Amino acid sequence: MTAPEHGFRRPTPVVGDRSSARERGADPTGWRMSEAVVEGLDAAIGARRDLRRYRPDAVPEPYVEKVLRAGHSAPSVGHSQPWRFIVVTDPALRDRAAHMADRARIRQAAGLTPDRAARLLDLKLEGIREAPLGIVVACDRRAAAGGVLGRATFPDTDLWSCACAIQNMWLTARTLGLGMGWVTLFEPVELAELLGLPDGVETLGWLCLGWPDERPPSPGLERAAWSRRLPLDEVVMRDGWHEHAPPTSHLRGPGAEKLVTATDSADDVLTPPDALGVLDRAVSRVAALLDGRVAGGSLVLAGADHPVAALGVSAFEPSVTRDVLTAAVEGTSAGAVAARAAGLEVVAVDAGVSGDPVAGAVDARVAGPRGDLAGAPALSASAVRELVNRGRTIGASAAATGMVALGEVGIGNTTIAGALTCALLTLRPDEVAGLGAGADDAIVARKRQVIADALSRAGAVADPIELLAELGGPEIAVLTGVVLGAASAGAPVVLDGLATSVAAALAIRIEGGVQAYLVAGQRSREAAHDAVLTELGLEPLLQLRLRAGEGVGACLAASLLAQGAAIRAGTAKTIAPTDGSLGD
Ligand SMILES: Cc1cc2ncn([C@H]3O[C@H](COP(=O)(O)O)[C@@H](O)[C@H]3O)c2cc1C
Ligand SMILES: O=C(O)c1cccnc1
Repeated sequence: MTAPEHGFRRPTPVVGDRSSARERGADPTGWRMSEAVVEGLDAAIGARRDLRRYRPDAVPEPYVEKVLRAGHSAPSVGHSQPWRFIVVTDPALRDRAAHMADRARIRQAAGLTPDRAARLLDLKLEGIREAPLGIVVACDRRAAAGGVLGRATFPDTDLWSCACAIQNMWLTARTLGLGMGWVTLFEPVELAELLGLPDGVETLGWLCLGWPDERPPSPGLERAAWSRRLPLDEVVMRDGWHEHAPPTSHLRGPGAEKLVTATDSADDVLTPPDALGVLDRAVSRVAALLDGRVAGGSLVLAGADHPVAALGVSAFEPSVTRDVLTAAVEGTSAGAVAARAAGLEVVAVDAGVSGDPVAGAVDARVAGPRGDLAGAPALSASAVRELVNRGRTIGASAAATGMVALGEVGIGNTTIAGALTCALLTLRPDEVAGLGAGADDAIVARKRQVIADALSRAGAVADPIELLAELGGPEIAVLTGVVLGAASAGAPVVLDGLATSVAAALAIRIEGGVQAYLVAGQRSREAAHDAVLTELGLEPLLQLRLRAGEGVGACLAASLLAQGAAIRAGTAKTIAPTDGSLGD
């Protein structure tokens, strides 16, 4: 039985939550704060930085109190408020703490590889002496865990509560224009002793607080190429832990129907089955993607210079790079001539040639630091992402013309492609250091050494973008994007020599489905090329011991593909016997 409505007013409590179910149901989003608050919080979170450099000026007490109050407003397990904040201003104490941090830093460096150690020691890690104030956050753990709501099951929740307090203080400091830095470069026992903490009280480290003497737009460790912010989707998993799930590829090869139509087209002509051998398979692949129209397309020729060339790894002057790309624009580079002969358009791309942009080339240049691999990363990760994105756009528009043949030019780039090959396939430098455009023994030995140095500096890197940043070259990054963009737009990609094949291998690491779009134009004379083609699972159409680069081999192969398709299309058709003479 439902009670009759009498029109009574809902008793509204004078304490606590005054909202009614009716109000909440009518506007479930009604608890939202103003736009300014939402944006302000977002801005503070995004702009919070771990500060290492401070002005010596004092911080007024009301500011300090505001920061401490923010810490004290943090959530805590069972509302236990286990944090204690020890404000240190005494210069002598700060000196002793700084000495401890210096020792911890040296000890930590001793456990690293020499290069990583040098990079650690290069970093300024704390500002204990300079910042006028230290706040040591301690957690009073003496209450029995069982007595605190929520701690019996997760005994460390008291420490986590203190970490929440630290984050609150950090954000508040940032909004006030104060800098904060969380220093944990201490032996915890030493820090506890310094401040006379009783047994059962643990510290979470030392927070420097003061007016900043730096205003970093991004994390210092990211700028120092020590680490980077992971993409969100690498840290978010849905419906379970999926660490080993292969990266999902959104690309699919051509559908089964198209594949079968393409192979069928070779079946009813007056030739023995698979008459054209390796070429037949490649023609079928390309025909399936292009609905049988195998002719025409574009050569995308990407060029860049490389600081590694200064280490004596090439037999040629870096100025060749600009000359070849300029000739390509004019239609007179070997690759451009080969493209014309194959009926391909030429898209010359300046991915990073030294000096002014190459006139007439697509400008894909990205500013930023460049290194010689052995001593410093080739590029920053953000530059690589941008180059890959530009390549995607170029690849997608080239796809509209038909086949996409790849070419590269960049004095020194066989060393780069070799280093990437080593990292991708776990090979030794002596297995990949080849003759390039015409090296002698001494040059090959230097290539080997540079690759070895580069690999030990970079350490183990699996992420393809990181790999390109450590060891890559801008033209290889652009070509990686071209492969992704062309394949996403449904076009076959015809590879040339080592560098273009390495770009394809990197593209596969990003999108596994790309493989179905690749054709290996040739196997070049470069030592590592064979291993890369094996990794790609591709048989080359040509083996001419080419050392041209520039897309010459890809264009020759594109001609061959067009001829293969023409042979298929023009050869007399046969009809299946209808008299049953086929079988017994
Ligand atoms: C005149 C000339 C034109 C080229 N076109 C392409 N490459 C080829 O050689 C270079 C890589 O070899 P390494 O690592 O030994 O420097 C790249 O530019 C590649 O495309 C050329 C090389 C030369 C000399
Ligand atoms: O394998 C290649 O692509 C190659 C070889 C020599 C010189 N340039 C490129």
